[in-house]
Parts: sequence; C-alpha cells; structure tokens
Amino acid sequence: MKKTIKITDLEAIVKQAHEKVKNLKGGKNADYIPFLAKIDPNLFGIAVCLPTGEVIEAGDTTYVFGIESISKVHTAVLILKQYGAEAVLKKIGADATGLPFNSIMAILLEKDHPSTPLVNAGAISADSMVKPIGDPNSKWAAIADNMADLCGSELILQDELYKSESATNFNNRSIAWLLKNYNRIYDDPDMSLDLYTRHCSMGVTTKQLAIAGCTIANKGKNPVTGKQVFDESLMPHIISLITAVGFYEHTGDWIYTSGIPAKTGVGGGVMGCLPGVFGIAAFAPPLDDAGNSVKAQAAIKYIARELGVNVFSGDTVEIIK
Ligand SMILES: NC(=O)CC[C@H](N)C(=O)O
Repeated sequence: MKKTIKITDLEAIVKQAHEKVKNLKGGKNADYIPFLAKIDPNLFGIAVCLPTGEVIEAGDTTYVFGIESISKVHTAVLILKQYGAEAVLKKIGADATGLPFNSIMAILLEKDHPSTPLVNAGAISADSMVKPIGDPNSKWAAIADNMADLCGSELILQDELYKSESATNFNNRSIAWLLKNYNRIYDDPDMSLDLYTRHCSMGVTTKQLAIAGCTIANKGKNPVTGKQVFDESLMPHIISLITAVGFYEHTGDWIYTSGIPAKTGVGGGVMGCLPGVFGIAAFAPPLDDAGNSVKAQAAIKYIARELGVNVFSGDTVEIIK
C-alpha cells in the first residue's frame, strides 16, 4: 500500500508526542557512570529528519548529552566501510545476544565471536579493527570524522564524561582482555577500549542523532550535507544490526511494539531509522532496567503509531508538503 503523510500532520504529531510524554514518570538516570547520574532528568527532546534535510523538532533538541552506545552504530558503519559486510560478520558477528549490553556471559557463551558490533564486546572489537591498526591518533580521527559525517556536524568530546567513564569502566576492561584471549581483539586491547570509551563520551544533540538516523535510512547520503557517507549497499546490513539488538534484552519487545529499528544509549538517547522515510531521535535521561530511555521509547512509539508507519508493514511511505 502507498501511504501519504502531510508534513504538517507530522509536525503536529511530534508536538503532541512531546506534550503527552513529557510528564511520564518512571525510570532513572544511569548511575554506574557517575557523570550521568547528575544530568537533569527532566530534559526531553524529539527530532525527526526527512530525506529532504528538513528537521522537525520539539523540546530540548539542542541540549548536548552523552551519545554512549548509539556511537556503536557509527563505529559499525566505519568498519563496514573499511572491511565490507562479509569480514565484519566473520570477525565480529551480527547476532543478538539477548543479554545486557555489558554481558561477559554473552562472550563466554559464544566464544567464537563477540556477537554484534552493537554490544560492548563487539564494539570494543570493532574499535580494534578501525584502520590504521596500531595508530591510536589516526584511528580516533577516522572515528570522529565518521561520526561527524553521519551527524552532519562535528561532535565534541564531553571531557568530564570521558574521565568519569574511564575511571569506572572495570567491566569493560575485563571484556577487552577476555576478547583478546579469544583472538577477537585486532589491535592493542587497552587502546581499543580507550577509543570505545572516548566515542561513547562524545556529546550529541537529539537533532544530530535524527540527522544520523536519516543518513542511514537514506542509503548513506546525509540529507543535510549531501555527502554520501557510506555505500548504499551497506544500509540493509546496518539496519539489520540495529533491528536485531538495538534495545539489548528488550529488543524483541521493542521492535514488536514500535516497528521502528532503533538504537539506544545510557545517556538517554534513542536513534531510529525507517528506511527511505526518516530518521527519528528522542532523548530523556531516565532509563528502564535494560538501560533504554523510558520517555524516548514512549515518544517514538507514539509517533510511529499515530503516523501508521512500521518497517514491517510493506507500505511505501511518502511525506509531502
Ligand atoms: N548501553 C550503553 O549506552 C552503554 C555504554 C557505556 N559506554 C558502557 O560501556 O557501559
């Protein structure tokens, strides 16, 4: 079926979503990273970016917060660009773990590969793969440039977050060295972990995340800058990774109820991609038990339901003036 949505209706629905969800209670800020516990829990933003480059916004969409695990998508894009889809599947994998994002059990259960670049283990492994191997400064430049390309503008490291996370990331240190034990770290483990911690500590806005989501949904072409960030053949691979594990142990429930492939971060952000239609992002710090923003989930579900869009619907969706 062909579905046509007026941009004015989309604008009204985004506004309504903000109004309806803003007083929703429940969840709490991540506190295992001390910096995140201090962020104002009432912040709340929603943004939708269209392939035309138009961005529809409501609430605190220019507030800069920690991108955290959403940056795993960016790094996955980078290694898919550098190595291709086959090699990423072989070296890391594309499986859901069904376990928390920082699970050591997941590595022990699947010691032949770290499962997917979208959990901590696979993301640290992905950072170890970033070329040029052995050169942390050039690796970091490649990671940061790729994030800027996807988001349409530069992201700035949140120094206090980076320090806070580096001082407390003992579990991730274990993951890096356990992966080394299974030959799934392809560069220095400590350096790979540091790159991971750094890109998780990048500051991002809800608006930038919506643009990145749209770049992915738009077959790699950034709708704002016009830059082709990755080859269009990679889009299905990127969106399948997101669909399989974007909400960790709640991923099945999420995709079943929302129909929007999306990736979360413990900073409170969620970035979604509806292929060919839009990128959508929402941000609010309080999280559920799996580390997914309570309000961001509610807002994106509301918008998808009101628009009647779903990645599995088989509909062709056009957004018109
Ligand atoms: N789910 C997340 O956002 C977790 C990311 C965080 N940097 C960590 O490693 O714990």
